[in-house]
Amino acid sequence: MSRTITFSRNVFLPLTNVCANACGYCSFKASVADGCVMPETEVLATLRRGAEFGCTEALFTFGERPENEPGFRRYIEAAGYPDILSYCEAMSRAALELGMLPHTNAGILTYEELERLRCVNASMGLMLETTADIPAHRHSPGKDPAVRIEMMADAGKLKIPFTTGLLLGIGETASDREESLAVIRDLHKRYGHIQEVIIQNFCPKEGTEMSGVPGASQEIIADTIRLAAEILPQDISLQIPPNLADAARLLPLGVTDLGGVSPVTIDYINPEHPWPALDALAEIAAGYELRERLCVYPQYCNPEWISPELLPLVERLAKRVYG
Ligand SMILES: O=c1nc2n(C[C@H](O)[C@H](O)[C@H](O)CO)c3cc(O)ccc3cc-2c(=O)[nH]1
Ligand SMILES: C[C@H]1O[C@@H](n2cnc3c(N)ncnc32)[C@H](O)[C@@H]1O
Ligand code: MET
Ligand code: SF4
Repeated sequence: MSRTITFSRNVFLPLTNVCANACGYCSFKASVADGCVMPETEVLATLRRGAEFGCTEALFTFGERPENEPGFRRYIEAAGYPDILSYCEAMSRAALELGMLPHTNAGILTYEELERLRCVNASMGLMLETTADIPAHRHSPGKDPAVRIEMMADAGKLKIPFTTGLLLGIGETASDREESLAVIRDLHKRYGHIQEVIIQNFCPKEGTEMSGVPGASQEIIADTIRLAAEILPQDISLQIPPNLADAARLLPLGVTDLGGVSPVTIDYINPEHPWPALDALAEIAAGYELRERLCVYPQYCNPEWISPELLPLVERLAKRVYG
């Protein structure tokens, strides 16, 4: 029997580009200015299109702690919300009404903020990036590994199905990558909430501090996948983004998932890398059984992990998608 490779059909909703961090590799972050909050009409139109295209996941990924940036408040209030978290909550409910499951990666959130979003999200995420102290993070207090590890522990205490991962080629060493994977393994041993680990390769962006740094090499990506397959327990899915890495060559090394792929929206973090169309995805996974999944893995589709407000929809979709 051939091995199964999964993917999630999603729509990507970058609610704001404004961010209190300034990572040396990021071209997503933008200043406070007109257009810095995605209008509700656009969010709703995108959600509706997602539903039409059979998407099951609404991916809310945006800048961390935008309220810390001077002037941002005015824009979020003009949009009709006191803060970005309330906006995300409301748009999550809109996604649920259309039959899609929200997954939010908003950067660092407090325990209370996680608890609030848990009520309306099927899963959440935060990339560990790396446990190393690197120059690319010197203007990003939220990328302090201790802060990120603490938030992941909070998500574990709250029983939130969780996605994390490593960003490769941002100034870390091979032993840093090994340490980062061990940290994720230990969090999962303690709380059992890590459903998937993304091995994401840095892609240089024009106009950023790291524009001249070459992207993570195929060799480093391959070595890290082998290492992850060795260090992480079998019940954690290993994800690579098919628009950034040579997925076909990496699948045999232990990759089990191709992440969120959208028939409707672009990858706002890596806009120069279009998603493969769904038939191209099948080609990448030739020789494997390619299957759709939800943003919450089967072992978490139960009341222990899912809040009552979402449970009926999660159960209905799980029956359809997981059988
Ligand atoms: O389209 C993207 N999806 C990203 N995703 C979403 C991911 O592809 C899927 O949405 C998850 O597998 C959940 O189904 C992330 C999710 C996280 O929780 C943390 C980081 C990422 C990073 C990306 C990304 O760069 N691009
Ligand atoms: C959502 C995730 O996107 C990743 N991210 C941010 N910038 C880049 C880049 N230039 N190349 C690849 N991934 C990036 C980070 O890992 C972040 O956590
Ligand atoms: N800003 C958050 C982080 O880096 C969300 C993803 S990047 C847009 O963790
Ligand atoms: S990667 Fe995320 S935290 Fe870093 S600057 Fe970009 S949006 Fe902000």
